[in-house]
Amino acid sequence: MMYQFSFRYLSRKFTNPIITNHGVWEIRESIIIRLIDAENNIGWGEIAPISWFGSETLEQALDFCHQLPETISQEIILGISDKLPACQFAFESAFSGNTETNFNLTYSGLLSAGKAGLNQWGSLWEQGYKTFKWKIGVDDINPELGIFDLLISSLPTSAKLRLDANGGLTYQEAELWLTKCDQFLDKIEFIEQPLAVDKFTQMQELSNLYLTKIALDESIANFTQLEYCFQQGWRGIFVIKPGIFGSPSRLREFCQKYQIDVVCSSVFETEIGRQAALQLASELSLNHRAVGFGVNHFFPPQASNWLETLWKTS
Ligand SMILES: O=C(O)CCC(=O)C1=CC=C[C@@H](O)[C@@H]1C(=O)O
Ligand SMILES: [Mg+2]
Repeated sequence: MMYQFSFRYLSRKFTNPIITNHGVWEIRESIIIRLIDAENNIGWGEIAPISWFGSETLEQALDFCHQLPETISQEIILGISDKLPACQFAFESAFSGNTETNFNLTYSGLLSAGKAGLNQWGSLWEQGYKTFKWKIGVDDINPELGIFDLLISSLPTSAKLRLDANGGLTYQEAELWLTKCDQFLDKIEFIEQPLAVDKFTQMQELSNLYLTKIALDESIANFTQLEYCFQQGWRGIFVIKPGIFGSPSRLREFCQKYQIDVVCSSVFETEIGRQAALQLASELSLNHRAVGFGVNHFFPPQASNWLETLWKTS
């Protein structure tokens, strides 16, 4: 099978910067790819790297696209290096042929870090969100614990709250957060990546010392890391970002074989990457956990003909 290949660079400014322990993220850059098969069917894919999570950089993805010929084979697509997981995802999902739009999923709403999150959950609740994620490890722990007390006491009884530290806590801080969360097990779903990627053993230790569940995210950003953590015995929650993870078919096969507890998470992609990721999420979310794809207006509204306009640019 041969495909006509073309691609475009896309840059979008967040409405509000995404602030995490990794820093302040203001611009979402990605690459939209178009594949046209011999019957003139068009497949769209999105390469949306997050290099600080361990995926390729945008520059590496652009270099890869630039060196491809205008006509590429299925073999080229299936042979994309594991060092280019966001490219693997985009090219393989471009022709997954999914047209589904109404996935049987529930969604988690991402709250801004700090006290801003206190004023955001209400409107999301009215939109039907029951699960929220709030970033910690951004400010000092004492102010954040104080805001947490206000947030957890204001959330309705049936609400679920996830805390995401992006690896920014010390072991002692993680113990303080887990001790706090163990007092609210009815509302706290999990703490995501409390420690840095190189602290896997300590996170395993914490998962045995506290009742609050721990989820890995940065630790399992791609297939190689997922296999390692699973082989090392991780049986907690796995936050998977399909957009930077790598081959969707390899991920699907692994999850079906080992029945791991998966939460799928956005990489702040456009509708192209989102569609492909949600298709995969609908097949993977065995525990039916809310997916981290709440449409919380991270970007200004896109024009309905944005893709057509993008392709008119050179
Ligand atoms: O998972 C979600 O609920 C939304 C996506 C999300 O939180 C993230 C996406 C990409 C990078 C990070 O800022 C953050 C995360 O760490 O999970
Ligand atoms: Mg995370």
